[in-house]
Amino acid sequence: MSGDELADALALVNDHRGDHRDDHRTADRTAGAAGAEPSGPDGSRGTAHDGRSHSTHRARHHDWPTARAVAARAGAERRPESATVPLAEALGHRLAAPLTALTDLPAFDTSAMDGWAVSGPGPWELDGPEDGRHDGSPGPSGVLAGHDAPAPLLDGHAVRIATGARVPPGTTAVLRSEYGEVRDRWLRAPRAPHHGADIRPRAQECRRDDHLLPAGTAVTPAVLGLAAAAGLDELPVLHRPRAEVLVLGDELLSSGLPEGGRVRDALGPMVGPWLEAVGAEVVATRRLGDDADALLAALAGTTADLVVTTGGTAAGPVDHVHPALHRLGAELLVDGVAVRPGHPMLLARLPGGAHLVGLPGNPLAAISGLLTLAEPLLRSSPRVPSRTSPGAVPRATPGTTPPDDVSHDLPDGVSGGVSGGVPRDPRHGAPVPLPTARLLDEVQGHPRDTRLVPVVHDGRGVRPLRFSGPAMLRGVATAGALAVVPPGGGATGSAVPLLRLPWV
Ligand SMILES: Nc1nc2c(c(=O)[nH]1)N[C@H]1C(S)=C(S)[C@@H](COP(=O)(O)OP(=O)(O)OC[C@H]3O[C@@H](n4cnc5c(N)ncnc54)[C@H](O)[C@@H]3O)O[C@H]1N2
Ligand code: MOO
Repeated sequence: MSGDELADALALVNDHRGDHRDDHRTADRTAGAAGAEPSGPDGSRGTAHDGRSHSTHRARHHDWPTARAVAARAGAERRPESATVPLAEALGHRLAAPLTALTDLPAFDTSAMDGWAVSGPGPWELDGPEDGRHDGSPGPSGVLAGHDAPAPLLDGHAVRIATGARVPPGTTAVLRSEYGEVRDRWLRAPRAPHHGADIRPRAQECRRDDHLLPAGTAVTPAVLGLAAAAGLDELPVLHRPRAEVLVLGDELLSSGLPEGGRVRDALGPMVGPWLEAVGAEVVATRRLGDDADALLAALAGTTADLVVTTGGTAAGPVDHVHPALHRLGAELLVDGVAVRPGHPMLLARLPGGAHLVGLPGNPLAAISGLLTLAEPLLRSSPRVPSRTSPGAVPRATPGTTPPDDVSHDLPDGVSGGVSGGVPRDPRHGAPVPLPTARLLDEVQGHPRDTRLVPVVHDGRGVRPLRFSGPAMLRGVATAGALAVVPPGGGATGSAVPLLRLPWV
């Protein structure tokens, strides 16, 4: 073990000594088994995980795959609203209807090159000025892009034309400027262009009313461009789930250096952008301190589809999330997950229908909660509206596949699976297989819980990173993925599933 690794290991051991107030803690914890406090023998606690009696809660402690599936199913229940918005506001949303061309593309026969529109075999007598420039004269002149209804071209004639200009009626081909020569108002070419050369015929790309993209397609900059080219000024889109982030903890500072026992808020700057990266529209990130009433009021009054809290999920005196959910009569769908770090994470349905993901306060534990609960919830949101609302439109054509369901290139040493490894089937919420990779170093496991371990791609596999304790972000900040290490651990060379980070 290198000096750095030893330091790392000590940090992890100390971390767990400092953080965990768990009576069952075992003495044999090592760096590899970091975060390894046992839960019940079957990974289930049966009651609210903190031992408080919340008899009206349906406490649900799940293993890691089940927790993801529950989150995905919850997301699939969402009934997204659609609205018709100007193109400039559509970026990042999903199409609520197929993108339908309002025009032929091109809308008219178009020159693909700068040169001359010619009619018949050459040589051709030139109409308009010899250099093709507009001289303001009333007679025939060159044809520029943007000109309407150019004069017809007679057989044996030619006229200067610019790329993108409408070809005059009677044109049989466009001769590129580098292929012809004009002398004494006659255009000659060593080789006559074939019929139709360098003319983009009307409707070459699409006809009016053609479906160019299916409903559910993510609106990217290229989609905006296509929509504009096809004549649209607005697009029907599904609203992304609206998310609100509530950062809990009186000990947090929003600027400057840690002092007086207080620490910098590492989650406020991180959670909102992370949610955006997996499909949410973050409407606010608010700091609430450790104020139980403020939390209750925020949850009761939220207009978001998803509330994400950070901290306050455990059993400490100021851990207010469970009591607030209890007082509101929220339904706990996931109440603790057999995963390290992050086991106190939770998922609830608020009485108004919004979901709440409670992320543990330790920063890497919060990332574990984002990947385990928030991402499956958001990614499984339906791609098409289930009911028609004003401005909304028909369902996706059956059998069409949103483009981002396509596997993309995987790094060396990573095989199989689907991009991001998140649930893709909104009807069933079933998680799709994750890509896998071989561990280049052994990872010690928890006896019963799954471990999520930041890794970096390294040649033929993935290498676990140092500085990956529950309170640390130094490792994950350089990671390409989190390896899913099953209970019992992963030997060198064994294949483990990967949770890819949304921006990798
Ligand atoms: N009796 C038990 N105590 C704890 C358990 C347990 O099972 N039984 N689990 C431990 C584990 S594991 C975690 S993770 C934490 C989760 O605690 P909370 O979600 O209640 O989070 P806090 O207590 O508010 O904070 C924990 C830790 O994280 C720091 N923190 C919180 N928010 C932020 C932030 N925005 N930026 C940076 N750091 C943050 C906070 O200062 C604490 O150090 O509970 C253990 N306890
Ligand atoms: O081990 Mo806790 O779950 O730090 O995250």
